[in-house]
Amino acid sequence: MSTIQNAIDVILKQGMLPLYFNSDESKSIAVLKTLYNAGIRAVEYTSRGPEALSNFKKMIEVRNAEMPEMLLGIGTIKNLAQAETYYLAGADFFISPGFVPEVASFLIAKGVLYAPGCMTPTEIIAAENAGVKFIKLFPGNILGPDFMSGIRDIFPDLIFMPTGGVDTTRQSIETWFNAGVSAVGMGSKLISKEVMEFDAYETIEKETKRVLDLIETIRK
Ligand SMILES: O=C[C@H](O)COP(=O)(O)O
Repeated sequence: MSTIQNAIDVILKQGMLPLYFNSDESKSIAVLKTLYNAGIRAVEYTSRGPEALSNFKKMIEVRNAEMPEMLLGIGTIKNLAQAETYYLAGADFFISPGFVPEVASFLIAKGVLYAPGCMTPTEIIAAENAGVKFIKLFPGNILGPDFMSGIRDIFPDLIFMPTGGVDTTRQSIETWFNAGVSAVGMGSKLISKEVMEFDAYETIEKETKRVLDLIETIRK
């Protein structure tokens, strides 16, 4: 399990957070290994199906055995029971589509990173007052970079990461970073259902490397 600061450092160093779910355990593990080979050291697996918990536990085992420095977080956490379950399963960080105060209290007390999804200044203020440091702007494509630049000065102490509909193009990523985000969350545009369906892992690896290089160039 990672400390809050370590999880923030690893996510910000890579400048992006890949996220995915697959009901199939072996595909879930194959994507994890592919991302690791591409240079990724923090991944969000999303809790979006009945198989999520058993897949996640197996992924933690594989991570411990083969890629110990990889942080494995859990996303789509919507209630305290889920947070407690994945805390026991060893998740390194937690992400929600919305702000869930009891999840924030539980995880902050445990010293684990919680990044709630927020869509309005009111939600961001509530999260900040609860002790949250890292905000997932969600859905990123609905809010857009202009929302980020509009609120950036109001929240100097918070870290922002848009997620949801975030494109992998240079123009999109550059616009987000220029607006003040510290990382971008990337799901289906990076790891599509089709690519997983056909086990096209080399496509994920190539795309992930391209995006990591792009972010490095943009931030120079
Ligand atoms: O919470 C995460 C988002 O649902 C991921 O969205 P995306 O697949 O459009 O990147």
